[in-house]
Amino acid sequence: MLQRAMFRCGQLSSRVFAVEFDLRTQPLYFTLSSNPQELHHAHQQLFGDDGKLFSLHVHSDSRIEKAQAHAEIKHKLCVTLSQDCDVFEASSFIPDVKNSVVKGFFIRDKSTTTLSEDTLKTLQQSKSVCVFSYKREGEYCWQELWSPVDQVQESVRQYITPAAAAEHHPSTLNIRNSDVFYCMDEAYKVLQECTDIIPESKEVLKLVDEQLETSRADGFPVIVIEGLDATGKTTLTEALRESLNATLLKSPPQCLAPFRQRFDSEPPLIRRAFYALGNYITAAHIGKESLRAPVIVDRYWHSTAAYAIATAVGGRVENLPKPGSELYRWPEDLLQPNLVLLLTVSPEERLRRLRDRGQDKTVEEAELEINQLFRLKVEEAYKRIQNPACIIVDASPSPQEVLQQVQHLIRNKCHL
Ligand SMILES: Nc1ncnc2c1ncn2[C@@H]1O[C@H](COP(=O)(O)OP(=O)(O)OP(=O)(O)O)[C@@H](O)[C@H]1O
Ligand SMILES: Nc1ccn([C@@H]2O[C@H](COP(=O)(O)O)[C@@H](O)[C@H]2O)c(=O)n1
Repeated sequence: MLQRAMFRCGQLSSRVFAVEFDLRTQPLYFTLSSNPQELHHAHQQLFGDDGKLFSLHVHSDSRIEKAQAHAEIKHKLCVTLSQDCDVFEASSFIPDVKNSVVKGFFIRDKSTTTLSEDTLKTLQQSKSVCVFSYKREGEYCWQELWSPVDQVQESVRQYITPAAAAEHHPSTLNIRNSDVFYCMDEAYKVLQECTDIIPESKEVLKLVDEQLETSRADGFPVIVIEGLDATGKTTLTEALRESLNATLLKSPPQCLAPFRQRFDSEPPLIRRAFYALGNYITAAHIGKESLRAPVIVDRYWHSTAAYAIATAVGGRVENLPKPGSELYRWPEDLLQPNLVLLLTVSPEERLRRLRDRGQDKTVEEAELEINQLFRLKVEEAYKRIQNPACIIVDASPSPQEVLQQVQHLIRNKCHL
């Protein structure tokens, strides 16, 4: 079984491993070599500590199976491991090579129990999971394929060799067509691949098929309002509808509402494909409605891409794809709006509005509240999206003042 077919995508020694040890700093990077090499100080923190060390990676030829296995393992590790176990996101990748990432986890177990071994033993029974253990010897540490005590297996000892930081953070390498989709067919294929496990996929695809004609004559202006939750999108879009006599649309569209909860509980690949398809249905509605009146859209592709990128990219804002990256480019086959406005308020004001509203929070909203890094990444990704780029609107004044500001922008940019 030689190292589970060398991860199926290249020899282990040509790969770099990245462990998100502390989200505020760079990941710890290392490669593998047959020669012992002293660990750097930073690596000592992870490998030089007491405790048992393991990593596990998920590989499969089916991307749906891989995405689901990763989500299930994450859940299992969270619920079964004791508090003395630290679990970090770990990926293996070929530096700066797109789609080379194999996702996994790194486990540091300081407990005296065999809970982690028991859990790993169960997980390892799955064909798609490959588990390594790490052993220390003085200044050195090596990785070998892990086998529970009752199974003897031949394994190659590979020494941990500190590696330089990659130019592109590994979590950016697999974004295209896994987290963000740049044409309808790619998102469509994902849902086609899950019809067996998620029967609702068929209904969503049927709705997409029914709405396919997205061509658009040069009609009335289309204005998209974007922003984090509780920045005032609903308040503003309703007011614009009245003042401009416009049609108000949303993405995802109302016809997808019955399926949203189901897809929200799926791994990013499936969840993001669902939202991507929602944009194409909304585009078809925009095409029709803009022949009759100006159209206001509450969230569209900027939201889909910004949330997906911010969720996929681990750690700091600096880890985001660089400004100008192709990952911020608008899909060529998706109807473009005339104007995109991004509502921004301070984190304190947003929290105040969320609290005043007192509604149930989605998991992602709750995460925004506690996770400052995530909020910063969503906002920064919004700002980096191009063609069309968004215009930033300070949405902290009163609703009436925000409306006036936006009406002024619309008059200038769209001559309405
Ligand atoms: N300009 C404003 N000043 C003060 N409060 C506002 C303003 N705009 C909206 N609010 C209040 O903030 C809360 C959130 O506003 P709203 O629902 O419009 O945001 P949203 O961006 O649509 O949120 P979500 O994306 O979560 O649906 C509401 O209670 C609303 O009354
Ligand atoms: N066009 C869109 C709209 C939404 N999303 C995802 O939904 C969440 C926010 O939606 P709200 O209804 O709470 O405003 C957010 O998590 C986005 O991931 C999207 O992807 N595309």
